[in-house]
Amino acid sequence: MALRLSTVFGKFGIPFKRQFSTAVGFSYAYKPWNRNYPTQTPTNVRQSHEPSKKCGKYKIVMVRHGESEWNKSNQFCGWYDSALSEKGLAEAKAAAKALKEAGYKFDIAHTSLLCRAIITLDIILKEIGQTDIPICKTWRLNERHYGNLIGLNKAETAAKYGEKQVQIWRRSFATPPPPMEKNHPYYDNIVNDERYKDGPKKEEFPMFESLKLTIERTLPYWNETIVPQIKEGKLIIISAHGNSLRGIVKHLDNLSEDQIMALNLPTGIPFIYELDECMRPVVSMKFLGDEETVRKAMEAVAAQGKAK
Ligand SMILES: O=C(O)[C@@H](COP(=O)(O)O)OP(=O)(O)O
Repeated sequence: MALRLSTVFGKFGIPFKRQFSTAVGFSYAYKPWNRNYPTQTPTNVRQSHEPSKKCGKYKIVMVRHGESEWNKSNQFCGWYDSALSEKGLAEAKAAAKALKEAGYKFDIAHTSLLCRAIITLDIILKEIGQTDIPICKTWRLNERHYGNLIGLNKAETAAKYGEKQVQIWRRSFATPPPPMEKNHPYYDNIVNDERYKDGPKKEEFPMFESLKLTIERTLPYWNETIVPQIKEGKLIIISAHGNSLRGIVKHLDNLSEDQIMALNLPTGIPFIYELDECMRPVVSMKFLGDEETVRKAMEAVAAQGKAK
């Protein structure tokens, strides 16, 4: 059963107000903010984003990779190249099954330079029998760079620095994690990795990223590469990461900095956007998964930052 963003957020105590309906779905505006985070009422919701009366002209599918080994061990991962866990491999297969059953036939795939996203995509394309489509890989879809937090256990970090601080590091819009220092155990592993020889440029290679900074390097790729392909009528799948996809979702749904904080994307469950000709969502974040599974998976991601 498909699950919409409104339903998902509603389950987390972030109520939506239905604004209009179309033949294919609904568009929602968020009501004042969630109980977990002490923030002000957002003011910019959809003001520049009048709901389209048209049906979705275009579709795009996105998926956060299946569970990685470091998701499993609850470590901040960022640009570290963690492999998929057994569960992650199974999640990728389940994602493929759902896409196959829904009859998706993709023209182009986009993914990051990190194996957990690439392998998830490979499994999906293999299982749905579409390995012959072009696959574009870019660092711009990489996970946010978690700086010096990379490798730390999220629950232990919460016990040491407090859950509030970890929540700020994980979900605030503009506060970055501490920068990765040269003596960080994975500094060389990441900075001197051959896969980055064609970019980012030395001067733009991040040592940390907030969600804001992540969006600043992801959106140019969305606008300059993906949007033109969508407008050519290509059906695209993006396999990427919790935070690079949160950035795209924030952009598409015109979410405020406060609103995006509450979104925790589950691993391995594809979601669909239907867009009008101006790239405005007519249907937002429709998960190909049953509601209970999606809800629990989102809660589990949110809980990763709790001290044990
Ligand atoms: O870097 C990481 O640890 C996770 C996201 O972590 P949170 O922001 O949810 O803590 O990235 P992903 O598994 O999507 O590549």
